[in-house]
Amino acid sequence: MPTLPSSVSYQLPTTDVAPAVGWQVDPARAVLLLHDLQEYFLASFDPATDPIRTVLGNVRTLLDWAHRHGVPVLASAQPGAQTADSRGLLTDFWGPGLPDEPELVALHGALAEALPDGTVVMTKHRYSATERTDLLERIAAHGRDQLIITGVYASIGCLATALAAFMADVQPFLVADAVADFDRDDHRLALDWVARRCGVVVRTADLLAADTAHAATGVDWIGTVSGLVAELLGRPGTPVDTDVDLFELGLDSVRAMGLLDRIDELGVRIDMVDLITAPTVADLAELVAATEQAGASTSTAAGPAGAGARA
Ligand SMILES: C=C(O[C@H]1C=CC=C(C(=O)O)[C@@H]1O)C(=O)O
Repeated sequence: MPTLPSSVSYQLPTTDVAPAVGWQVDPARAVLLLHDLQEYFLASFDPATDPIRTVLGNVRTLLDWAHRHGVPVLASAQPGAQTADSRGLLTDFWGPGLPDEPELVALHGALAEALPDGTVVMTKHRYSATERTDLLERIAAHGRDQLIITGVYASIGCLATALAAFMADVQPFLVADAVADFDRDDHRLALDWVARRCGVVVRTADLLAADTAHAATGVDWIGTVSGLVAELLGRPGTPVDTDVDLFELGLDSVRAMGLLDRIDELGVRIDMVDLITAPTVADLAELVAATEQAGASTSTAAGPAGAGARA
């Protein structure tokens, strides 16, 4: 019988599979799903490393993105103390499932706190979050037909949900760096399969880049930079004091370069000199927003934007 892993730690994979279709996430058509992000399943992961450190930070970032764009959020969660009848063949594969322990059945604390008030948490009984739930009905009731999938496990419930959504004519988008699995191969398998057969694989930055492309909407750079800093400090999804010097918060030069890289991935290039002159989250967010609006780099380094400062 398979068992849930422990201390899972791997570098997040990407997929080399080219999108089979040209679907694009449209915030007006999409619903964001947090799939089974319960403490019971997250216990499989080493919280201080990837994948789960980045994944939880990205899910938190996507919750902010959804809030900015009015994208409905739904969550799924499996119940504790399932009966043999209710559980069916799952027992043969996975044993009795979640115990009757509320602290394990609960959604991950930092995410639960960040959920919009009134978020529906659907009770899930099989791999697919569409099975014996009203997920598809809720998507239709919102007048939407796209499902952005985050959570665990990528090649089990996330993949099954993507396939079921596809078969119900809902466009699934699997977020490569907002899902996690038992290991990198299984994670990659899910990305490749969805990209080939039923959906589109996106990255968190792709969704936020769409934000940048719609500068008129105004990107919540304080929320975004805070989320990135929390992630880099190893405490994804937790609040960051936006008025305290980043280096006092614990950001060392390596993490600072990581922050610059993540901001660069979101479409805005600044360099270490900028970071030193804008030492808090609030200052940096203001600088990034101004740089984005100007559509230019503030780099003081000669040559390619920021290259000298990052050498
Ligand atoms: C998180 C998931 O739960 C399944 C996978 C492993 C163990 C399970 C269980 O104990 O019931 C679930 O069937 C998923 O569907 O991706």
